Amino acid sequence: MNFDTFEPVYEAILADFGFDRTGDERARDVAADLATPFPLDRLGDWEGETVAVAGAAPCLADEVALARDADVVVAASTAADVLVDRGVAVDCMVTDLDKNPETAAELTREGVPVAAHVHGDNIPAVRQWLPRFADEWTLATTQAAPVGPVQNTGGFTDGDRAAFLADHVGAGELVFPGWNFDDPDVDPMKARKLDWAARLLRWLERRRGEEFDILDGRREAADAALREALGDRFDD
Ligand SMILES: Nc1ncnc2c1ncn2[C@@H]1O[C@H](COP(=O)(O)OP(=O)(O)OP(=O)(O)O)[C@@H](O)[C@H]1O
Ligand SMILES: Nc1nc2c(c(=O)[nH]1)N=C(CO)CN2
Repeated sequence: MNFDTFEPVYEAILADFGFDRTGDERARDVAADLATPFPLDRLGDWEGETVAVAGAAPCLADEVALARDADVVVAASTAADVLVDRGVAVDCMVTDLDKNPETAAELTREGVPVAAHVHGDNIPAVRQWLPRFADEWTLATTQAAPVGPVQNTGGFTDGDRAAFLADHVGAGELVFPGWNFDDPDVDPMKARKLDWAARLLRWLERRRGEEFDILDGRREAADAALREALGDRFDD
């Protein structure tokens, strides 16, 4: 996905959370000064492959086999630690640097690509951690308009951004270990972020003509929110 397509949903997210667009743009500009270009073929060839997009819900511990059996494993944030601890190799990590940046830095030093997301609320972490990542294996991402080496392939939370990235580079089937949209143990802010993750994945499955089973029971509500954000473009 490119930014023009993503922008109406980005605007709806900004409005819903009260996030400041200029903050996201400032973060992007900080990252543009720190990052180097990352051609997406450096991820490896995901074209047509089954990609496991691992979320960090507690159920991931029971669903490790779904990741182990996939061709490619993309881990969102702390899902990377859970998988590595269980002997599953991670092919890419997607993070906004807020929980386990040491894991991300270490992966880049081992030659594993990390998509490091920058936004208005993580600028100190961006300044602290990006310089400690191996440049060659760091893809800087933004949710605002892309600039220089900082790319935007769509998405908002670490997990749904991982799915949008996989889609962008031509992944075949997407499977989703470690996802629970009804997790009773998340705080209210996280629950709202997960609601957006569900809407974004619903948008992605519609565009791909695929069905993600983690969305069962959530499609109607997601469609209503997407219709509001996208207007006429909902049916594209
Ligand atoms: N029940 C869940 N709890 C947490 N994350 C979940 C859950 N279900 C799915 N996910 C996905 O796993 C991702 C990683 O979650 P984690 O809590 O490790 O990271 P995070 O840095 O807090 O994520 P984010 O900053 O994107 O909210 C989330 O971004 C989300 O997309
Ligand atoms: N401005 C801003 N952007 C975000 C934020 C956030 O807290 N603030 N959190 C995200 C995923 O957790 C993704 N994007």
